[in-house]
Amino acid sequence: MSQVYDYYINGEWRKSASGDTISIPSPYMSNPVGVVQAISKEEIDEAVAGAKKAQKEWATLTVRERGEYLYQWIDNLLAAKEEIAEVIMKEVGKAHNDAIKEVERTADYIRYTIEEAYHMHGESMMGENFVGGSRKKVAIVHRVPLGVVLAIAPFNYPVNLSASKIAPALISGNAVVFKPATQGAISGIKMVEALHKTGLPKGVINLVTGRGSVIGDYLVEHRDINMISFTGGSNNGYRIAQKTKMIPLVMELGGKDPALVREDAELDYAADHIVAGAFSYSGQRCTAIKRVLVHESVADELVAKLQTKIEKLTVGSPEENCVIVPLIDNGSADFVQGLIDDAIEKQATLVTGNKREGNLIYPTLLDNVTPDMRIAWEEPFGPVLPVIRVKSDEEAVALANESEFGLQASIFTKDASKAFILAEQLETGSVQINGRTERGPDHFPFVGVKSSGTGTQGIRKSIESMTREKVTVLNLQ
Ligand SMILES: NC(=O)C1=CN([C@@H]2O[C@H](COP(=O)(O)OP(=O)(O)OC[C@H]3O[C@@H](n4cnc5c(N)ncnc54)[C@H](OP(=O)(O)O)[C@@H]3O)[C@@H](O)[C@H]2O)C=CC1
Ligand SMILES: O=C(O)[C@H](O)COP(=O)(O)O
Repeated sequence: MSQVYDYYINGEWRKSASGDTISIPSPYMSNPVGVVQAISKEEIDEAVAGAKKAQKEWATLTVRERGEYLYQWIDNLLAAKEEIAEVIMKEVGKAHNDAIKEVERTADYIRYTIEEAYHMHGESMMGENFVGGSRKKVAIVHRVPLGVVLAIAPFNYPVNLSASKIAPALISGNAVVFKPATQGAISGIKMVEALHKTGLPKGVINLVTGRGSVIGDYLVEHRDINMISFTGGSNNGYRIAQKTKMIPLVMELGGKDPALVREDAELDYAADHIVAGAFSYSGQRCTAIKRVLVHESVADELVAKLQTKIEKLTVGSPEENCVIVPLIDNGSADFVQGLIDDAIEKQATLVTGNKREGNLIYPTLLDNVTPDMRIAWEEPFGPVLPVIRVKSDEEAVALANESEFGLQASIFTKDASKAFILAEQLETGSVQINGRTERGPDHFPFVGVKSSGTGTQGIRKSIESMTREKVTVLNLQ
């Protein structure tokens, strides 16, 4: 019998009155990981109303009082590290060591968030600086919470990406309605259990479980939601943006991050970064390197190096800490296989891979990929890397920018000036010079443009996105 998990509202764990539940399969085990509640619209209303009410009181606490709860949350997370990591591993198929690192990274994230909030200050402005203004007018500007933040998280970092929305929301005086990915919900529940144990006031954090396709629209259109922080696929991001009205949105969506490899690049170094960037957690990272744009004069050499390194990647079970693990579900594996098949049909060169056992796809390298192939443009979220050969920097930049996505890009070169010039031209949130694409360190701004998102995350930026400026003007008599 699978363990049944409750949802969390107003400080209580509850079963849905509807009796509806969802069984959560594992990407690699035959038994389900557990069963979660499929909650109703009435229960969502109750969660949002509870959050709205609790937020008023929560916002009156000092930042240091709120910080004490969050410090306790860190202690509870670390005390339950093994248990939470095991759930992450079983639920989303993440290698055990990476699951442990995810919990530790989350603790570090929350700690930095608390400390950042302690050191954020407002400002005062004198009226005299503007034409005709006077020194007798003084503005005091500080930040206040937005109210109820809706945090919607994806499956691939079910604890870290959830906490990176919840912690900045809470420290700055918001209440939270948290909707985890269904595949990832039990990891989210474990994380909220650690928060519940801090004695956080009732209603400040609420966890609602249910399929996004069923309750998603109702949640995002809810009139008492004041801000949405969403991480997930671009289609869902666009849908949410169309449905919401006049509330701030931060969206971190899909990516097709290119690695530009110039003729002068240190190829061994570049290949190491590209392989780590493209294949960790089987490429199920928004920031994974998802295409290589390499100068044709060094392409043969780079592809040979990539092949050697890719063929050394461990493939198999998350319990054995393999790099290449089964994808989140069969549908995702079918999608990745479809991209590989399309490319091979259109004469891409299969360098290695294209082997499949159920939802386990072996790491696959495709060379001589051309713009008519789907893999040149679509995000696989799986372990397949296309190599596109280019004749010049200009061609690389043009191909990079032709993508609908704009999350990150890497440039590998020994010429720092050239790297800066190219970085300026790339239409992405971030550019990594001589490094793989990645979100961390987590206090750096994390930005997606075009179909990769809107708004900025990163600890200070996340706090800013969940607060607004409040201006009080003192008119001296
Ligand atoms: N840029 C970034 O920082 C990141 C981007 N991503 C992107 O996310 C995708 C993979 O993650 P995945 O979890 O599959 O993404 P999804 O978009 O499928 O799901 C993300 C979240 O949205 C929910 N959801 C689904 N439908 C709706 C809806 N109509 N309204 C509101 N919420 C909804 C999901 O719930 P449910 O699970 O119940 O369907 C889940 O909680 C990739 O495209 C990846 O690039 C992932 C991580 C980071
Ligand atoms: O969800 C993702 O893919 C992350 O936001 C990327 O994080 P990472 O670069 O630390 O893996």
